[in-house]
Amino acid sequence: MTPPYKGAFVVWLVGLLVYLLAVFHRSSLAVAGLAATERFDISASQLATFTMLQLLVYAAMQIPVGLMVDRFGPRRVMLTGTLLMTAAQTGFALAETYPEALVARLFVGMGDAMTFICVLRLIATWFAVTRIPLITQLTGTLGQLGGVLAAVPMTWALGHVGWTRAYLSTASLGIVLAVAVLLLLRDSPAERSRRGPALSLPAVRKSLAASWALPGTRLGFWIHFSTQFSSTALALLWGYPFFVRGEGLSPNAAGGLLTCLVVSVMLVGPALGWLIGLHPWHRSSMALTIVGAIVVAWTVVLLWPGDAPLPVLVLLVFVVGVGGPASMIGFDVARTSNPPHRLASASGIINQGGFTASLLLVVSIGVILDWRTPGGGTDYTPEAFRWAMSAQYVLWAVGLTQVWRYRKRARRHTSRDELAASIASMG
Ligand SMILES: N[C@@H](Cc1c[nH]cn1)C(=O)NCC(=O)O
Repeated sequence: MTPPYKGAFVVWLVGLLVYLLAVFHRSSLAVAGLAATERFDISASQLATFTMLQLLVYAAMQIPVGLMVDRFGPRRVMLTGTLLMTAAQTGFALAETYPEALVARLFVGMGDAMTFICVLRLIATWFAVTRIPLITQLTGTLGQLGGVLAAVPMTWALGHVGWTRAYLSTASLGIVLAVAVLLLLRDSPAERSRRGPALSLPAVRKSLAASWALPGTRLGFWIHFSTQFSSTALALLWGYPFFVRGEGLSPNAAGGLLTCLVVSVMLVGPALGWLIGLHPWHRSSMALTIVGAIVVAWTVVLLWPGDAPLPVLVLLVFVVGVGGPASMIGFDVARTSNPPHRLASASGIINQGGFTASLLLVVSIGVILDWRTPGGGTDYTPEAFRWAMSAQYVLWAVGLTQVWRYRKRARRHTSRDELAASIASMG
């Protein structure tokens, strides 16, 4: 039998829905900020701590989760993640105090961290090698719809049924999906649940070191690091305040721009997935070009005298949005560089890149805004935002230098013909 195997679509659909739910939970606080400050009687920086904690837990969990997937199989790990998110979101719905809500959010981040790597592992097992880049991109792209669903229905639910019922009803979706994972998901056509070799600490260290030693893994890490932090920081926390306070837009226009960010992902994701599958040798060139375009777009906005015009800001979010799909190139480079039994842990290493960079940026923007705002309040000025958003240049400088270095090493390690032959042999 050759891939795609019978049932591949059902397996992918269940995995995709669980990922969509994870993105939904991850983003569900973005529109509940005001309600959260009232419910828990907290300040803006305490509110930002929710996002920081979530990103921190997510990034820290990536390698352990990758190892767990290689050891226990994606089905078990995804089921654990779904149940964890459901329990944590229930806790968040019922939380009455700030510390209780923080603990609940921590476990939401933990459950969230367990989904994406599992879906990648399932795609790599169930689909033909030539289709993997496209299906992976479709997963990343469609998963972002979770963010859109979190915005509109959650705003309505918070206003009409209140905090507890709104969050409880989103938590209940997890129970339905946990049953779907249990009944419909298989790790491979031959096994419902597979187990990899037992992992001792020295074996874990050896396996991670072997993966990290490959220039392809490092190239993937730095591609993921460089491409996605700008869109993640805008989408999860700073986009709305930047457009309203930094660029003088109305709240509605700022909300519209954040929607354009997702539209950009939807438009570009599938096309990029197709291109990656067609030209694997040029994956790092695509990533470098996209990051270059993001740097140029930000530079135009930050140097614009006064508020940038709306069309320029629309262009900015479209270009920045492409960074999300471009980050998936990192996973693809790791996939074609690592043996199948180390695929999930390699994906965990890659996924740490973008989320660590996003965390650094979210924190840096907050710190710089506080530093540049007279009187220490939250009345941030456009000037303060210009300083804060410029923190991205440090991350781009580090990321692009590393991508350039490891691209040269990866190309020395594996020639164009060897890459083509290895991809053909995977099929
Ligand atoms: N960059 C994202 C996925 C993505 C694809 N298109 C837009 N965003 C990523 O790394 N995903 C991991 C996750 O858990 O969301």
